[in-house]
Amino acid sequence: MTLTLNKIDDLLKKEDLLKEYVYQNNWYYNLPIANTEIKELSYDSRNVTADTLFFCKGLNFKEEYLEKAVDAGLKFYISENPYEVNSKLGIIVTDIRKAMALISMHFYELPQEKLTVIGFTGTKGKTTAAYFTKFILDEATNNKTAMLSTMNTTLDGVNYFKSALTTPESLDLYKMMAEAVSNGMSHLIMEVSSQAYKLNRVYGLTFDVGIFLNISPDHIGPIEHPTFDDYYYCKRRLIENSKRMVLNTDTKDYPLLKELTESKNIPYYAYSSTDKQADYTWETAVDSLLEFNVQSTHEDSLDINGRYKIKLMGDFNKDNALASLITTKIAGASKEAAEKGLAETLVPGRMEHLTHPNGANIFVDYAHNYSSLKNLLSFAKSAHPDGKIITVIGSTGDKGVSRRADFGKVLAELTDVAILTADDPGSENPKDIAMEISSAIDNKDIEQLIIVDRVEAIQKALSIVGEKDSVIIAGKGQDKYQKIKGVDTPYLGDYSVAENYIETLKN
Ligand SMILES: CC(=O)N[C@H]1[C@@H](OP(=O)(O)OP(=O)(O)OC[C@H]2O[C@@H](n3ccc(=O)[nH]c3=O)[C@H](O)[C@@H]2O)O[C@H](CO)[C@@H](O)[C@@H]1O[C@H](C)C(=O)N[C@@H](C)C(=O)N[C@H](CCC(=O)O)C(=O)O
Ligand SMILES: Nc1ncnc2c1ncn2[C@@H]1O[C@H](COP(=O)(O)OP(=O)(O)OP(=O)(O)O)[C@@H](O)[C@H]1O
Repeated sequence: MTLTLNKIDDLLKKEDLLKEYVYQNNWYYNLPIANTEIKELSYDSRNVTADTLFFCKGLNFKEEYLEKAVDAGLKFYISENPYEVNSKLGIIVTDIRKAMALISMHFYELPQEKLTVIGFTGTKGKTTAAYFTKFILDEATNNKTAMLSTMNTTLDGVNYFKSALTTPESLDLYKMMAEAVSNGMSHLIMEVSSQAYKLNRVYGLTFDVGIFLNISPDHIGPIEHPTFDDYYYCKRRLIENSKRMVLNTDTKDYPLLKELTESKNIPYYAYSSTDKQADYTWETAVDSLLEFNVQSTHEDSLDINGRYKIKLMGDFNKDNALASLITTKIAGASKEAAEKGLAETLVPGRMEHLTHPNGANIFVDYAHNYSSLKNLLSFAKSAHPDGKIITVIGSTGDKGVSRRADFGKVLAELTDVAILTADDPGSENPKDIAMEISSAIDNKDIEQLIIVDRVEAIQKALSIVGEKDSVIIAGKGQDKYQKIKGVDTPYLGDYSVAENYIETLKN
């Protein structure tokens, strides 16, 4: 794939992004050199050739990266600032991230137009709902569905690799989309993080279906959002960038979402677990915690009323399942594909279940903020009212600091035993983090233990659990590493640690 400088000039001028060109230390508005083909794009100076267009972007970008690349032969750079380097051409723009998105989508020949693109946003449930949707669309399209999720990415519908970010940089996004198209994919499911809008990773992309799952305070910190208002604002930009929306009426300040969607004339379906004003609601089947009935409040225009089965415990997963059901119907799946896909969906590290040799229930779940831990423990308490809840949990170092107090608050209310441990401590001392959680557990009846070694903490929980009790191992899901002092230190994963220990008990 290639793109000419003339085309780039045209694109940047149309979007009013071009400031000037730098050529032989002089500045120009019109392209000062002959039209040339750009053969590659990169935002990493370590990965450029002479004909690459190099994007100078990022908090930690240093001029020396560009200098080194130019010394090695790089001819073209694009940046918000002119640099005194000996390149052939500098393209100076008002917003490098918007320019990168725009140039990338055209370089990769607008792959989004050859795919049905589905975008999930929300504080919680993006990965789970993306997986439900993937399983349904796999049924409907015979595995022609690509997916970009926090954990895993697949561009051929079948083979997965680990994702670097929830929503990739625009350049990577369009490269991956183009690969999905060349692999014959018809649909693409994406998780759209608030950072994706804040950093213009999805600038100019229109989603065929956008889904707003929920919002709660999270991701506030130095490299994320300054305030909850900024976080919520970034998330809801998905609405104006979608052709159709699926909205959860239980979302905080739902009227705002509704007004925004209606004012932009975007058709939408609203769903809820409780609100009878929504287009669709669900309720748990009386005879099974893993089955639920979907009902339309007026016309069943999507033809989805009926009973569905899922494998994932927790009421929040019925919310996720209904959102996916509505989404896939909009995207053209049949009701049969939806029934089958929902019934088969498993998500690594989300509500994974094990049974202790004494019969106790063990859940491994990725809950790592206030609302997800609260939902998880509320579910465990209501599903096992006669037993104790033993919770193994830590909180990350260097970010999400407010989660420590939040966890203390939830544990005080909803657990019987709290085993506080390490969870990606980063540069901080995990014992200090555990002490911070502990000091926020304002309930003397809660038994507390601090066991910094996560493997030992899980083993301790499994060694004290009674037959009617439940163990909840929260926070890391299937993560196979602990972030410690800047190093991804290998870790077996919560599920495997629990599974191995159970095996030793059986022998
Ligand atoms: C705040 C943020 O989103 N930062 C992301 C962003 O960083 P950045 O653009 O500021 O770039 P940088 O890492 O400071 O580096 C500067 C630039 O120099 C370049 N470089 C570097 C070295 C060199 O020799 N030559 C060179 O050219 C780098 O390629 C880079 O382009 O772009 C980088 C990749 O280009 C990301 O790795 C980085 O993610 C950071 C690590 C991160 O943790 N981001 C989180 C907050 C995030 O985005 N999370 C959301 C999910 C949130 C949720 O759970 O909902 C996500 O979508 O993943
Ligand atoms: N709809 C929901 N509402 C509240 N909590 C949920 C919901 N769905 C899942 N959860 C909880 O949040 C955890 C993370 O779920 P999931 O990975 O699907 O969400 P996510 O939005 O991708 O999260 P993250 O942004 O943290 O990667 C689950 O393990 C579960 O505890």
